[in-house]
Parts: sequence; structure tokens; C-alpha cells
Amino acid sequence: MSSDDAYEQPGEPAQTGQPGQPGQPGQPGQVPPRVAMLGLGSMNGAILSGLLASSVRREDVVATTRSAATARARAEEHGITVLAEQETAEANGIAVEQADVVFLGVKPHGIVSLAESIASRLRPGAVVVSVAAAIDLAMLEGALAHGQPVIRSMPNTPLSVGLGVVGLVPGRHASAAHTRTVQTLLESCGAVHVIDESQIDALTGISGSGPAYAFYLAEQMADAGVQLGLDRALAADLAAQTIYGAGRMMVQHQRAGTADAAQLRRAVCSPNGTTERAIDAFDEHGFAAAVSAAVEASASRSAEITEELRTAE
Ligand SMILES: NC(=O)C1=CN([C@@H]2O[C@H](COP(=O)(O)OP(=O)(O)OC[C@H]3O[C@@H](n4cnc5c(N)ncnc54)[C@H](O)[C@@H]3O)[C@@H](O)[C@H]2O)C=CC1
Ligand SMILES: O=C(O)[C@@H]1CCC=N1
Repeated sequence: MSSDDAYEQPGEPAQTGQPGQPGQPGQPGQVPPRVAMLGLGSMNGAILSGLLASSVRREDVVATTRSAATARARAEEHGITVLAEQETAEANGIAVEQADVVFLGVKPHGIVSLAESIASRLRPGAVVVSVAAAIDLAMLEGALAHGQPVIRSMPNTPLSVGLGVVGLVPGRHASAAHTRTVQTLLESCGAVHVIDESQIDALTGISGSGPAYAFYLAEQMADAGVQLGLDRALAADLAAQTIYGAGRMMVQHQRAGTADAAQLRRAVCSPNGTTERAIDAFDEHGFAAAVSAAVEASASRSAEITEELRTAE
């Protein structure tokens, strides 16, 4: 390793966004917020798992689904109250009545009508957090009562295991205290960045869609291992544990300021060794261009959906 590649061993990072910080809801002396999760699919389900494992009491959560069968399955899985629209026409309105924080977790095209349907049932101080791609603050605020606090967010599914990352864009009526409540809640299961709305499409391209890029890389690594003669289970575990280990190592070093991704990569590449050949192969096959195009495509699609929904209004 050359001197510019040298890196020190970091301690455990302690900074904003790390789970396990003081001041989380649910700790002694703090009243945990009451939470409503409207829609309990991949994303809201991941947030719910992360919150229940860290900072929110089961009795303080009410969730909703469309079908009764899904409501029963999710209620059993998470040990919470889940109301189904199929059985209770007012399920979403009922779920939000006592809530301090309301997560809107349906597909983008359903967010505005969902917000409109609960507008009159929300407590005036309740903060509404949309997890939807592409739905901007103007659309959200326009669907709710004047003055209702709103935060646009872009989370990712590793929140379910306490290792997510979330971008938050506070709306006009979200006070510092509202933002702090949501930030503290989500910091119990991931890193949180408060950003400007102009940055959210780019953030979506990196961290919102990004877990899929890591899973795709793992799929391809495992497939390549099988082609080299490994059995599928071994190849899949080698790929998953390698991405997990590299990710944790990179986060620790980057946050401690001891090494960045490029330095860590170079430290694996022995001169004229195996990894150097692999990185050369990546470069010959256009790896950097492919990643750049993928992030750009996700960010552009987010902006495109915003335009589609705005013109459909
Ligand atoms: N899946 C992901 O990794 C991420 C998703 N998002 C956003 O999260 C939102 C949800 O996406 P997914 O969870 O992937 O979709 P999903 O389809 O898994 O979940 C949406 C759920 O909402 C339910 N639903 C629809 N209308 C409802 C209603 N009126 N009342 C109650 N439940 C209702 C659906 O039955 C479904 O189970 C989207 O807006 C997406 O942009 C954001 C970041 C990452
Ligand atoms: O694919 C999507 O549109 C959503 C938003 C970011 C991740 N999943």
C-alpha cells in the first residue's frame, strides 16, 4: 500500500445519524411519539420494523392496509394494530386521529388522494411525513389543511435493520421541533440528512434506489461464483457478507475521516495481483459509466414522475 493509501483504524463513529444516540424517543424521561403508518408495503414496513426495534412502543403505532388479509398478517408479524380499508372504510382517518407523526407510505400516484382523505382527521400539530418518490412539498401541502406540518422524505429499506439512510425536506409549516421529532425518530434506525428539496432527486438516485444496486451487485457476484463451480448458497453468502463487511468498514472509516472508498479499494489491490485485474476488467466493461448512468436514470425518473403528476393535477 502506498503512503497516500494508508489509513488508520477508526473507532466506532459517533455522529448525527448513528443509531443508539442519546435523546431517542422511548428513552427514560421522554414521551415516545404516537405513530400512524398509512400503507404497510416494502418501505413503510421497513420503517416500522426499524422503529419497533429501537424507539417506538407497539401500543403507540396504528397502521393501515387495503386488504383485511394483509392487515391480519402484518398485525401478527409486528404485534401492532392494523386497520384494513376493506373492512373499515375510514381506516386511514381513524389511524391518524391520535397520531403525532403520520407516515404516508403508498405509491406516488396515491399520495395526494390519501393526504386529502385524512386532512380533516389530523391533529393540527401532527407532522405528516411522505416517503414517496417525486411527490413535492407543494403537492403535499396543497392536499392538507393550511398550516399542517409536512416533511417530504426519501428513506431506504435498510432502515428495517437499523442501517438505513433518510433525506428529510421540511415544509413551510414544519417547525424546528417538528423536524427534530422526525429526525430523532428516524435516527433510531439510520442516518438522517436534512436537505434542500432541490437535492432530493439526486439523493433518491444514490440512497433511495441504492440498496437495489448493492443487491444487484451481490446477485451478479454470486452468479459468477456459481459459474466458477461454487454451490449457490456458498456463493450467495460470500457475496452478501463481503458487501456487508465492506459497507460497515467504509462507513466507519469515512465518518472517522481515516479513509475514503478509493483508499479502501486501493488497499485491497496488491500490485499486479488479483484485485487489480478485477478492477481493470470493471473499467474495460464500463463500470463507472454504468453506475453513473444508473444514478442519473433514477434521479431523472424522480423528476419526470413529479412532472407527470403535476400536469395530471
Ligand atoms: N421500496 C423502496 O425501497 C422505497 C419506496 N419509497 C416510496 O415508498 C412508497 C411505497 O412504496 P413501496 O413500499 O415500495 O410500495 P408497496 O406497494 O410495497 O406498498 C404500498 C402499500 O400501500 C398499500 N395501500 C395503497 N393504498 C392504500 C390505502 N389507501 N390505505 C392503506 N394502504 C394502502 C398497498 O396495498 C401497498 O401494500 C412509494 O411512494 C415509493 O416511492 C421510497 C423509498 C424507497
Ligand atoms: O423505485 C422507486 O420508485 C422507489 C423510490 C426509491 C426506491 N424505490
